Amino acid sequence: MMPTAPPPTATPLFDETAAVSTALKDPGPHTGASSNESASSALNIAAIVSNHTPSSSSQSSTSTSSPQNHVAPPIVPPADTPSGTIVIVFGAGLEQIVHMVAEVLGKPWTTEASLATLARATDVVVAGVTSYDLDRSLAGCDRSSLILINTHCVEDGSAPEDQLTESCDYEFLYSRSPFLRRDLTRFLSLILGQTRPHEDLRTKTRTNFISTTFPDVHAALPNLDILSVGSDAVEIRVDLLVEPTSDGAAANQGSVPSLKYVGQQLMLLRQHTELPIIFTARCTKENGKFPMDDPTLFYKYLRRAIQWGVEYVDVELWLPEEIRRRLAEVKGHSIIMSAFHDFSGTWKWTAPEAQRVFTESAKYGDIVKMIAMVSTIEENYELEYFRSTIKSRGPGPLLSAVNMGQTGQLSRALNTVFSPITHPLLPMIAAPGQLTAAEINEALHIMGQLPKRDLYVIGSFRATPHSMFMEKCLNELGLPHTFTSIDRGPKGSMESVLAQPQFGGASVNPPISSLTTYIPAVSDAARAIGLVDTIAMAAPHETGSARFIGENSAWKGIRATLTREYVPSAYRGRAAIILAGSEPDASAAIFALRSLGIGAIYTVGFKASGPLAAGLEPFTSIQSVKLVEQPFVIVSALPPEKSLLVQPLLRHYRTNGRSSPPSTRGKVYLDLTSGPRKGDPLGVATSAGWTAYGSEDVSAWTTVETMRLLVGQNVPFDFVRMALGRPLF
Ligand SMILES: O=C1C[C@@](O)(C(=O)O)C[C@@H](O)[C@@H]1O
Repeated sequence: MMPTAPPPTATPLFDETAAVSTALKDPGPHTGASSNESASSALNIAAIVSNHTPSSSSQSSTSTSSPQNHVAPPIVPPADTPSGTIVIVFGAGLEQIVHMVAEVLGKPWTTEASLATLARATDVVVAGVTSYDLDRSLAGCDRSSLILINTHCVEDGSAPEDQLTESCDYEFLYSRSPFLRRDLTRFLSLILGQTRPHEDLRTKTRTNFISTTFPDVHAALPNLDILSVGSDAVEIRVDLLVEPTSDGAAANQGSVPSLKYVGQQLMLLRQHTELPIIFTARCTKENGKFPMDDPTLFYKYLRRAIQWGVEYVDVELWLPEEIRRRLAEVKGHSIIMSAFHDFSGTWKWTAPEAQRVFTESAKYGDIVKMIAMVSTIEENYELEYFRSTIKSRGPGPLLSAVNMGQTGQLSRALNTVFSPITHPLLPMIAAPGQLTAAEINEALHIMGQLPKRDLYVIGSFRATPHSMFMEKCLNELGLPHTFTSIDRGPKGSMESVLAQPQFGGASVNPPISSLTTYIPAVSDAARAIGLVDTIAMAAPHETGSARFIGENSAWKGIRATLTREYVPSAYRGRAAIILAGSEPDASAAIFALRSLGIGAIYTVGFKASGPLAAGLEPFTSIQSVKLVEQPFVIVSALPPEKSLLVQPLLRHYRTNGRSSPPSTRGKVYLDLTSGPRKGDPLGVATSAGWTAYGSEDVSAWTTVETMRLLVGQNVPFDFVRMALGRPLF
């Protein structure tokens, strides 16, 4: 009998459990508030404060009620900020990178203090040291509390000295592009363990990765967004990269690309995708091009991939145990994917050898990948039986196992863990029998494993383009479902939609109260926020008998936006100001900020009374402004007709003002107002030096999350942003 695939369930953008726990935590004593310079007379707080009536903005429904009756679930303390000093090694004249690291981390920086002194300090700081001075600075120094990151600008075509890289823990390769800041944030978040993409992916019902086969990543860039629809990660096949010769003319086919070239290619790929990267150097015996005569070559490349902060590193099982063990010891926050391929055609899933391969792989692998060439359909059933024996072993690494060749394609549909996929726009398939995401979904549908569902976008007429976009994604993914856009009609109409036998989920905009009786279960986050914006199919173990669960995607969209150019801990203990016409308009932002461990939150324009109200401090007069020395974040969820009222605050707390020490300069402005607005808060924020984001960014991230919740598939942010009509940069 064919195993039954469970319905797709919620897959968060990041480690949701930790973030939700943090958001639900009681706010600690306020920090960052002290009396300071006099407030600007241009501030018109009174005008904002005077109106506490619920807004009509699209953030919330007028029928939404404050969730006073809700009790916040139990509190789990948030993860700690890394302690120690981050030492940034930089080249002559490139000190700017030290400042940027400090900004992204929200920490002060220095280039003066001796490393020996800093190593003893308790607070985290960023210390810049030139590569020339590194050896001298390290002399007599306790390395255990230092994280050494070599930075190297590759624009002049140069590569770092091997010895320098090896004396550091990590290495950040960069070029001064519009992507630099984002790429740096991603790198730092990963190596410091602040974002853990695998924590999300390991619990997802199905995961896919696209095996790119480009000789040069440049060729992939124009199509990367469309290529990665339906993928949870992107594999770079380092062995297939073809490095041009020094005269730039002919390519040196057949030889190993240099670390310099690989580093540049990886940097380019990472700048152009938000998806985690899988770094693979496949050997000649396993359908790759890396020579096998010197296993230390693999160590060198894979160790470097870890230093470059790659999320997943493919380590082949044939490599000597010493190499596999050493890689596992130095893997930091990278995940090791152990890989075994057999092309003989005689390998058997039923033989004791298969169990032995798994056991050996599990020694150092977080994921065990096993792949064999087969010639009969029965071998797919044997693989499914093998899979079930591994499941019955209990906790251990995840198994990703498929068969190669056309006969093996069935197993590619049935595998649920990191299924390798291809795409018609790739120059070639990476292995015989590879399928696309759409082909896998179509196969699952035909086998009765992915029944058609009716999905809805419920809201106002403005939701139509949204549902058209989602419909396009369904086509691209080969999913059988339909998306229909419907207006929220008179009372009782939602109930009848939900009662339809084929009802398979909905995106609800404006959101509805989490107390709504016809939604049988709600997530912790939706309950605390008081609003449901997505109705997803529930995993039975999560909700008992309930078929659906009310979720909130908006807070994840807000959090993803806030952490694109600042690591999560940059927000810890810092002050925030939120302006809104009503509490429901602000609650997702409050929750997102709390999930980041924000300090004091000052509110303007509303008074909170729901489960998130504890610790919020209303700005009641112009005097209040004097209380806040320097907010790290300002969020405006004001109704469009009042949107310009945030502008004086943005100007007052401009980032170059006397109240902003240069070492902690970075600040974020998030504008959640949608619809025709008054004034130009984003323009004002940008010219006053804020890192500013509009509601389009949040809504694109929210759409990513909605698609994951509704259909269990990943549609990358850049694709959503592009498809929803605005240029990305
Ligand atoms: O290990 C795998 C799986 C694969 O070999 C396949 O069979 O699809 C393709 C490779 O690129 C990848 O590294």
